Amino acid sequence: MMTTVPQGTKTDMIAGKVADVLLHADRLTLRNGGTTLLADFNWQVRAGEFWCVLGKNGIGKSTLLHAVAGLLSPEGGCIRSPDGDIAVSTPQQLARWRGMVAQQQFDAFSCSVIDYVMAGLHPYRPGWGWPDEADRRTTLAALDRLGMASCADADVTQLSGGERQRIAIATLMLQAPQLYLLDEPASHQDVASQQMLLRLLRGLADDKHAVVASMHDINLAARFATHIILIGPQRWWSGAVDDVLQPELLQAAFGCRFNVISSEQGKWFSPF
Ligand SMILES: Nc1ncnc2c1ncn2[C@@H]1O[C@H](COP(=O)(O)OP(=O)(O)OP(=O)(O)O)[C@@H](O)[C@H]1O
Repeated sequence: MMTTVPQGTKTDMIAGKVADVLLHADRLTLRNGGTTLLADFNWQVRAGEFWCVLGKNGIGKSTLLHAVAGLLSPEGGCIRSPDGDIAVSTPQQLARWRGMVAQQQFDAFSCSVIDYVMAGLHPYRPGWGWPDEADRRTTLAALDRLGMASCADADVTQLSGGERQRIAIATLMLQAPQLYLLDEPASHQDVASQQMLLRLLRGLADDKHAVVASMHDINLAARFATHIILIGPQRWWSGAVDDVLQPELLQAAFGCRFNVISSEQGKWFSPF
């Protein structure tokens, strides 16, 4: 394992000395399908950081996101939010701390886009009640940021895969957690929408939130992320983008070689 970012300690987090640490994984061990995917993994995510999780298919990117979201119990170690160990956090504490967009979206029932997205406000409602005009305006503004305002009255079951992915992200924006978790958020997006989406996620991080997104596009990660976790077979690397996105580390993780091309937009990684 190589860790290139100076990491705070458990005591720092508990004592609140590292006030901007939004996520602390302490000796995290994750297993799925009988395989150990990460072992004794230490990691801190601070406000202002945009982490991209890279690695080949089946290496454990989604498993890591699910564990951080509290949807999968670690085999060992623990995950802490600013409220403490997430294993003993209340559902409302979790909902205000983190929100997640999964890799696949399933719609069991038909529903208008605006009603679907408004569900993101649920963690802030005092009780049951109908949404008011202000809720509707907030929801339309979130849809607008994702280029989806014109679909507000459409039925979610009739959206395309990319549109469906964007309204899931609009819902997450209304939830407005401290920590945004996204499993392959750009996977169904066209090239222009990928740029829009990654710019929006980077903006959330710049606005003192933290973002963790699994990705397959190394070049999008290189351009928009601040930090990378690169998971390879039996090892991983984490740290600032330029420290981790090295051809030899990418080769160790993916098993193919990479040329690095410098351009005005930064480095371009070309596999061969
Ligand atoms: N529900 C499950 N039951 C058993 N094994 C699972 C389950 N979900 C995932 N796995 C296994 O855990 C491993 C990690 O899967 P994970 O989905 O985290 O990979 P990933 O890196 O996100 O892959 P991809 O890039 O293909 O989405 C894989 O070997 C997978 O087969």
